[in-house]
Amino acid sequence: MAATDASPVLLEVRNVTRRFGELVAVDDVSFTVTEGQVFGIAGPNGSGKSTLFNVITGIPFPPSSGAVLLRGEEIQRLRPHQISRAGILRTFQKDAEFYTLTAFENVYTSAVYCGGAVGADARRDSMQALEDVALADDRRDRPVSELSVFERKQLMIASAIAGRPKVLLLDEPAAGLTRPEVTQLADLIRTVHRRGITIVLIEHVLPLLLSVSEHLMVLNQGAVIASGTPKDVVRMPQVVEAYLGKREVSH
Ligand SMILES: Nc1ncnc2c1ncn2[C@@H]1O[C@H](COP(=O)(O)OP(=O)(O)OP(=O)(O)O)[C@@H](O)[C@H]1O
Repeated sequence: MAATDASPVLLEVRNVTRRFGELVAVDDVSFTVTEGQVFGIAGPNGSGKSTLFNVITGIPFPPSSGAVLLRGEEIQRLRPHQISRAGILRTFQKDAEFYTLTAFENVYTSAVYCGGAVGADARRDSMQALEDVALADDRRDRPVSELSVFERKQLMIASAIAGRPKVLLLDEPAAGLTRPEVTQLADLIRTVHRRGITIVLIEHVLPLLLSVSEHLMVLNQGAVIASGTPKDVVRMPQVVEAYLGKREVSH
């Protein structure tokens, strides 16, 4: 399900600012994500990308000012669990799984606590999510501590899907992966997208970001410096200078 110009707005970030003392980590950022879109976010280290996810999800803090709307309803005053139940789920740069639980138990926990499913429904959602990410059958009952780096990425995404998101925020999912694994991850993201889940993707691995995103926004020092189709955005002089270190991108 690809987004079209006529697709309704699912997520809106309106004039959002987040301060830490004197530092303005997110500076008056506004954008909209339409239903079915894969919306990419790029920017140099420290440009405010993860902080933006933090304030959208309320984990661990809300914006200092501005509004976040899901299907037109303001959510920035809701508690984090209410935001996830409303349909916004995220992944983290660092592993956030329960290490001593098995892969299945992790996904099941998400199906129950984020997706609101119970009993057989939670089990079915968990099995389906593990199928979607193609985690091998014989790995599903292994503790997370025994899984490879890529299997943990599969698990991270399976846990997110089992939480029944309307929009999934992926924070640098390619970190730590080899090139072939990045290609596998791109396929995985496309699979999630085909299931009707809108995706917002923060990523430093540009080939991945450019290959899956329909729209690309670039942050620098907390502010939006460019937004448009990935093809146009990577050629904008301010992006080349701020994000790519003054060199042309070839892709
Ligand atoms: N909890 C916090 N307290 C104080 N400063 C913070 C906090 N979280 C983030 N910052 C600061 O806000 C700025 C933006 O950080 P953020 O992690 O959002 O950047 P980023 O674009 O995600 O970086 P990276 O690509 O390295 O992950 C940085 O200067 C960071 O040090």
